[in-house]
Amino acid sequence: MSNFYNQTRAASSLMRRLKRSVINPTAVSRARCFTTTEGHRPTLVHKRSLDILHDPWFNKGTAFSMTERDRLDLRGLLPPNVMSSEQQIERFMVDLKRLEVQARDGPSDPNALAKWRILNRLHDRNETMYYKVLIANIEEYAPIVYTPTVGLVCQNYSGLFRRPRGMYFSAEDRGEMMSMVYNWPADQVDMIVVTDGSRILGLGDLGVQGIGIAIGKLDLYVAAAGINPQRVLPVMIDVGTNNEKLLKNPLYLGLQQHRLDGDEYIAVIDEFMEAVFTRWPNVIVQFEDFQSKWAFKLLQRYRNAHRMFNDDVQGTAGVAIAGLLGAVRAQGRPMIDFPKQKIVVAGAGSAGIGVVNAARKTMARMLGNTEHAFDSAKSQFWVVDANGLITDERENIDPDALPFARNTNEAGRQGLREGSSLVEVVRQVRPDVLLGLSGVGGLFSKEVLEALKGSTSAKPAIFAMSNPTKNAECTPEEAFSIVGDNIIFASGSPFRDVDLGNGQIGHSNQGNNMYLFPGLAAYITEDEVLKGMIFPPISKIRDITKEVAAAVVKEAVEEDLAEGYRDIDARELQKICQNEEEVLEYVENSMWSPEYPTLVYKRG
Ligand SMILES: NC(=O)c1ccc[n+]([C@@H]2O[C@H](COP(=O)([O-])OP(=O)(O)OC[C@H]3O[C@@H](n4cnc5c(N)ncnc54)[C@H](O)[C@@H]3O)[C@@H](O)[C@H]2O)c1
Ligand SMILES: O=C(O)C[C@H](O)C(=O)O
Ligand SMILES: [Mg+2]
Repeated sequence: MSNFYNQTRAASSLMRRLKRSVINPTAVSRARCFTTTEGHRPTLVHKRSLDILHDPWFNKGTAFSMTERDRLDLRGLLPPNVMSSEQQIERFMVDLKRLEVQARDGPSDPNALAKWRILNRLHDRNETMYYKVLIANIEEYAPIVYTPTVGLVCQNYSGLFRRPRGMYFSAEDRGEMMSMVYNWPADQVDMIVVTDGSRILGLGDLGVQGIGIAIGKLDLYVAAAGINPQRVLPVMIDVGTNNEKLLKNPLYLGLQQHRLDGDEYIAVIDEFMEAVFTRWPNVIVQFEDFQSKWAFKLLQRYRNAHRMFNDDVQGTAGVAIAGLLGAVRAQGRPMIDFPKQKIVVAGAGSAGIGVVNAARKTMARMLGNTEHAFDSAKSQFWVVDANGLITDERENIDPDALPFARNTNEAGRQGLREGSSLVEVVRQVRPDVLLGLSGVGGLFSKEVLEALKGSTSAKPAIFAMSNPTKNAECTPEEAFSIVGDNIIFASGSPFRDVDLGNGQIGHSNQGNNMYLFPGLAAYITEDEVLKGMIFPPISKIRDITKEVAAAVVKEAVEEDLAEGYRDIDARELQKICQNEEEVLEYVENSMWSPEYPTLVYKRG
């Protein structure tokens, strides 16, 4: 079978598995004990007294009613005034805002790390209230629990660590993982985010401290996608670190040895996968921030056998495609013109190659899904890495980058050669889109941006997608001031919009794989797109999740892939899907929301 058909077959099999996993058992069929429809059903707990107050899953603090205090042996263990959850949050926010002003932590946002500490302490005490605060203030606190502050948290994790969260599997645990998974208290886990800490954002190898990124991603699963926090599990696989500073730091919390490699490394990951899928056969495992060398290999190794995906390869691709299609619309052209876009990508790692692979497939699909279309689509991309433009003359070329290596003769006709610099490539190609996934802050220098002024596009797009903030390839101010007002700008970490004067705003979109859904491209209205907005604001993220989940349910039902979940079988789902409103309502009711359930004690 031809390469093209193999690839499309692989893509549709991925879609099938992802749809299945979305229908059963994730977002749309989420933990029903906390849903709005079943919110009144009491939750059984097997503990009482101080044990309840010390359990963040069940603790309500001052919000325990008097009857509950009696029922759970809490009378006298709390101050007498029973608070509503709104009052609790008000009290917390007063404290948070006061401490924000006094704290002095880092150079860019002096309060960021202090805010993280305060929120993290709440997370440790009372999960329901933590997520209530996060959801109500997602725009303000996503940059604290997630990128960019999470980067700072990971860099300082050995000092910040107080209470453990998630699970740690280390090279020392070989042979033990199958029993270790039973140390986790939850019988149902739907979502695992796992990292080996080898490439955390653009910050490199942070070893065991990388657990922060898995925790941050799962916070968004709960706050933005309505996943039940009792069913998520952040995981760190510690196979050592090659970060010499950490190896020399006596206070470092991880294994102080160099990373395992080769078969030894694979054996650890294999054992982990076997263990988690044995205990939780329906779990989805998201691989996060693995160095590229392993990101692709592990994806190939597990993708057909397990419910897993790599966020940096596949999630980034999904969100970049949404942005690229949005950029076409912003040029006032129909999306179907996407295959004509000339795209220069800086960075050929897991993210860059993930994006060009998916963009190529999208173009091919738009051109009729033939082998010829797939073949010709690759000529729309110019990939530049640390050694310059990648051509077929490149020695020891990475097999994942090989399909995108430019033909040397043809590059020569364009005035380019193996290793041409980014500025030369931008000058010669005059691209519609300049996309950065290099991890190199400031890579889109004045010279590069000046060169982009020669773009043949009416509205060139600049995607400075590297994280965290200081690793962005350029800032929106630099982009708008150098290239001009008529551009599209998106970045991986959040930046403020730019005031262009004359009442005009230069929109700074956040293009981050937290959105993950290609369905986004259609979510933005024509008006918004023409104003330069290609990604929705994060404040709408729960709403987007709902819309996308509903679309996935409908598609899965149409393709006869939906299995149903718990009390809703496939036939009932089919009925629900006949009515647009009903399917949205079904999804909304299935999302977890942070409301305190009534607790009833039952002997364990
Ligand atoms: N916005 C998002 O949603 C998102 C998603 C995934 C990754 N990222 C970011 O993308 C970056 C890269 O991630 P990755 O997993 O691909 O990393 P990686 O280390 O695997 O790849 C980095 C690539 O950049 C290239 N590079 C280095 N210096 C360069 C230079 N001067 N010019 C051009 N290319 C250069 C390297 O050769 C390599 O190909 C990170 O900063 C990460 O935070 C962002
Ligand atoms: O974590 C993020 O903010 C996005 C992405 O997964 C990354 O690795 O940078
Ligand atoms: Mg990542």
